[in-house]
Amino acid sequence: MPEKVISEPVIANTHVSRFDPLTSPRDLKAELPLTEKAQQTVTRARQSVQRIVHKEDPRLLLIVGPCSIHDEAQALEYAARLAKLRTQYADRLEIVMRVYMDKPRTTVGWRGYLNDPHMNGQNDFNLGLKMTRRLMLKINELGVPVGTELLDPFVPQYIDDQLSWGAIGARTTESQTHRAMVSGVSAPVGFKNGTGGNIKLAVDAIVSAGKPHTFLGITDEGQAAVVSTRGNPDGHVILRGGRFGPNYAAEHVQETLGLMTDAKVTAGLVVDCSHHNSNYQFEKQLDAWHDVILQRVAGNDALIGLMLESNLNEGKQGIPADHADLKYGVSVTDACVGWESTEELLKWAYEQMGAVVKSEVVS
Ligand SMILES: O=C[C@H](O)[C@H](O)COP(=O)(O)O
Ligand SMILES: C=C(OP(=O)(O)O)C(=O)O
Repeated sequence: MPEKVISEPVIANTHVSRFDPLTSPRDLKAELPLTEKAQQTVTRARQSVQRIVHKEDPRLLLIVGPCSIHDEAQALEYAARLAKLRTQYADRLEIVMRVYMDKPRTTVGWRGYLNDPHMNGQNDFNLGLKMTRRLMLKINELGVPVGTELLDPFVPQYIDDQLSWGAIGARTTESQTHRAMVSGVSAPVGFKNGTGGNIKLAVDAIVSAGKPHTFLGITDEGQAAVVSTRGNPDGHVILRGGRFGPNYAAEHVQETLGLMTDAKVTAGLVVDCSHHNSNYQFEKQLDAWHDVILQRVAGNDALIGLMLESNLNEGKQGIPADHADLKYGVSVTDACVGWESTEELLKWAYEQMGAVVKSEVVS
């Protein structure tokens, strides 16, 4: 007796409320094509970041910008201010703007401009992808390279050509999907240690993402596909602290270098001054910033870069029901240092790096 086929699949998708069509990467890129200026920014910055990651360029990589972007005009104002400092300090600092659009959450909360551009729970992903690509393009056209967290595995196909640097967050560093995804990303990518503080997870991730992988993804035409990659040789660790507290002190850096040596990872490492490294108090980012740069100046050339959560104005705010009540240039996710502090921190980093860059160039 043949099995009776059930035509109505009543036991599948029981928790799915709807499917909406997704714009293809090709259509979005046709609408917002890469311009010559943006391509130049990305090509040059990627090469610089790669060289810094592998300690072939003594300059310090600084990824600075808001915890999350929620307003295009404000992000562009920030980028325009940063553009001036980037040029001014270019001989000692490689400044990349933190342009974070896709936010992981501990439980629930606003998921970022890419996921929910209207900040009203409508989750208009197609619009979010478009606004994300448009903003990244404009920032690159200002001559400011873009760095972002890669969270949703389809997203790189839409913005890979805009990225000079990428990060995998503390909540996804151990994820097979994210490691495989990074193996195909065109830019150098940093892996955060886990939220619990486990650094080995990030080292394992670098080894994994450095190898070829085959995973399920999306083509430029927007078709689901089996994607095969060559491996990303530019993975590096990002120390962001853990539930026990900060992990940027010299002994944590040494512990990390030991784990990297065991795994034959020779890339340098980045310290995120925020998150558990500041115990989520934005002013404490300054302590991490100063400490790590002084470690570098004292001779630890494995410390190749820092991340800073910074915005036009300091602090953070909740998302009000009426968006007209939002304070200008203030983070709607983690608290950030304001522009004045950012300027001072970059100037200080530039001054300190004078000795390092000069002596490394001479030697
Ligand atoms: O960087 C941002 C946050 O730390 C991260 O998205 C988690 O946020 P949450 O703990 O507020 O959800
Ligand atoms: C979410 C972030 O950091 P982490 O993954 O370290 O919590 C972030 O940098 O926005």
